[in-house]
Amino acid sequence: MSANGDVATTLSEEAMVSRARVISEALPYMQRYDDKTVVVKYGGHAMGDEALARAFARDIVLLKQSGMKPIVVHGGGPQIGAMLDKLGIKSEFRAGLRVTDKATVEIVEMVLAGSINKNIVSAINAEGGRAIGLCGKDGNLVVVERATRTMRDPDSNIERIVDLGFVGEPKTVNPAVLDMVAKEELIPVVAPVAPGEDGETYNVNADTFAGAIAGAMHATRLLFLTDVPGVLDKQGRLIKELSVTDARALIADGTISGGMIPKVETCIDALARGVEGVVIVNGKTPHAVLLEIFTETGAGTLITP
Ligand SMILES: Nc1ncnc2c1ncn2[C@@H]1O[C@H](COP(=O)(O)OP(=O)(O)O)[C@@H](O)[C@H]1O
Ligand SMILES: CC(=O)N[C@@H](CCC(=O)OP(=O)(O)O)C(=O)O
Repeated sequence: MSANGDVATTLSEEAMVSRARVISEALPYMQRYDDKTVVVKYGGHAMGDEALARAFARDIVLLKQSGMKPIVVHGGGPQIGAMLDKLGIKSEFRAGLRVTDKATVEIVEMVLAGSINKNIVSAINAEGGRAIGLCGKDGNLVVVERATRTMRDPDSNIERIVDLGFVGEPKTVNPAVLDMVAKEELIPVVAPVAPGEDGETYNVNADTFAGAIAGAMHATRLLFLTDVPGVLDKQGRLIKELSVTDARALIADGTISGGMIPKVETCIDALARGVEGVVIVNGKTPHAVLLEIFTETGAGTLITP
């Protein structure tokens, strides 16, 4: 064999050993999370191209195959916005939540519980998993109450109650539905649309929805997949670890704003309910879920009690 051939063989062996090492390094994490519930919140901004969606679906199937109980809760804010635009329906956010009238909630349900939910289910099934699409209405999985928020009027500086319309806040979660799904070895994919006790349909912020499910299911991990590397400081640098106290201060001084507010508030709430690890990561990084679950360093922002 030529000298070149020898080098190629050696390199190939090295590459194989390195590959085996990576696979082997996953063992402690497989053991740590065996039979544990991991809730993955898949944000609308993290739903990129087809290749990224396939990588996400593959990661979820791998978690399931490794003995974990993954629960996917998805959003779809940008996709709802695009559909409302197409239909000429104006949409406005207050305190990070979409003001939702009767016409809007119909579109929200169609986009979230319809197309997005079924696309994720299909993607997981295409990778060899068995996913089932649900929303809060199925088996009364999540029942909500009308959300209320107060905001300071910038002109008068007076706090006012904001009417958000059909926006819900989880009131009860029925773990029996998800337990049954897990018993059948199915992967639940849940859309944040839910009934109120008044029988109306409500639009729920997907982060809040994921947090309620993670709390009720005593999840070990809650991952938020979004379109930024994690929580960023005022200079736009990634904050790798953030305590609850610091997170509150960053919300108060405006460093954390918009859609990051419900995300961080949900993290704080989930920690208080006993969820062990809460992380915000960039879903635009292929295989972000695997990197977070199966490596020590992970990526993104870890929120600590
Ligand atoms: N301090 C911050 N660090 C990171 N992102 C922030 C911060 N403050 C506000 N944001 C905004 O929050 C967005 C993520 O929330 P959101 O748009 O609701 O995403 P998703 O659709 O993934 O739930 C980011 O794209 C960013 O624009
Ligand atoms: C009340 C409220 O704001 N609901 C959200 C639900 C979707 C969502 O939260 O999607 P992301 O996770 O992609 O942001 C909305 O209408 O946009």
